[in-house]
Amino acid sequence: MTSPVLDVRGLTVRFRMPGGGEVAAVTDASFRLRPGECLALIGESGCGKSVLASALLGLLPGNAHASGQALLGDLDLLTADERLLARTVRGRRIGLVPQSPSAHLTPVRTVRSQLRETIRALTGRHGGEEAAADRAAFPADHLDRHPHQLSGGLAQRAATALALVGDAPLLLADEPTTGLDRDLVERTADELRRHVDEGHALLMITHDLAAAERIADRVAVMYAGRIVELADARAFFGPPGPRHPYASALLDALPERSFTPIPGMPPELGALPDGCAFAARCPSATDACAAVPAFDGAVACHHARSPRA
Ligand SMILES: Nc1ncnc2c1ncn2[C@@H]1O[C@H](COP(=O)(O)OP(=O)(O)OP(=O)(O)O)[C@@H](O)[C@H]1O
Repeated sequence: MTSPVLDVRGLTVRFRMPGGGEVAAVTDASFRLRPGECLALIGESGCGKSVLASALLGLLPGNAHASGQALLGDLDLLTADERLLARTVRGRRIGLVPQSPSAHLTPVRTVRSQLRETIRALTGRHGGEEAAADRAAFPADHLDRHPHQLSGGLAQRAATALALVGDAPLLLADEPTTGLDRDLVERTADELRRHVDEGHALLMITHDLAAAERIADRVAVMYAGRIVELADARAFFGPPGPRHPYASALLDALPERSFTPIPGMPPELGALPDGCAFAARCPSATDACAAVPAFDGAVACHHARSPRA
């Protein structure tokens, strides 16, 4: 088997709060990502997805403390110093497809000029804007436009083109389909998939389950800062379907499924209950759930559905 591009082991992030409290944003997350593979990290708002991404990019704020390991080849992203991350990792070894392309693009410069500068900075080459645009299916006849002259879809492609310039083996996409209409969601997802098929590894953070189903090989479900299920996407979207009651409830909440909202709210990460954080909302909860369920590599639940059911 090919070695992973990214190997995350026991990643934990805590925020220290002014009053002395602590926010448990990410707890003991472990997963691997191989070349040519897309892992979708899904879960409700506030469950720690973006914090996990910031930890991988070395962009956590000053009140954060990260522990565990996040190996990109031999480099541990959690202990690498900022100079190294800025010079050799961001853009070169990790390409970031941003959440809000129009905010990420420089408003006063054309797409061509932004591509030209990025190509020069990352590869030392001059020119090549057309080829770089083409890799993200950005039309050459729009290269001289400014970001505000682009549709949402073309802005997303321009941002993706910038993310691909460094030919980074790992692409990290944080909510790449947020705010796009369904048609554009599908096109963006298909384009990202194309880059995966070309050999990139893609970590896609999303609460868009339809986009995840369209593009992902595997799915990691986060709840209250923990990965509670890690599954093959085809099995997850079923049949047989998810094994964790929270993951089942997430799918059941979709309009195209039973459209049943999950009762209650996720817990505050600054005041997590003892035991399983989902127990208060879980139809399967019993006394056993007073203890935090261990993650066995596939699921963390005392009442997980059996894999063959
Ligand atoms: N600088 C910070 N200080 C303290 N807490 C923070 C800080 N940044 C984020 N958090 C907390 O970490 C938790 C996880 O946030 P995160 O943004 O990762 O969630 P998310 O799953 O990405 O949500 P969304 O889908 O809305 O982006 C939240 O409870 C948030 O309030």
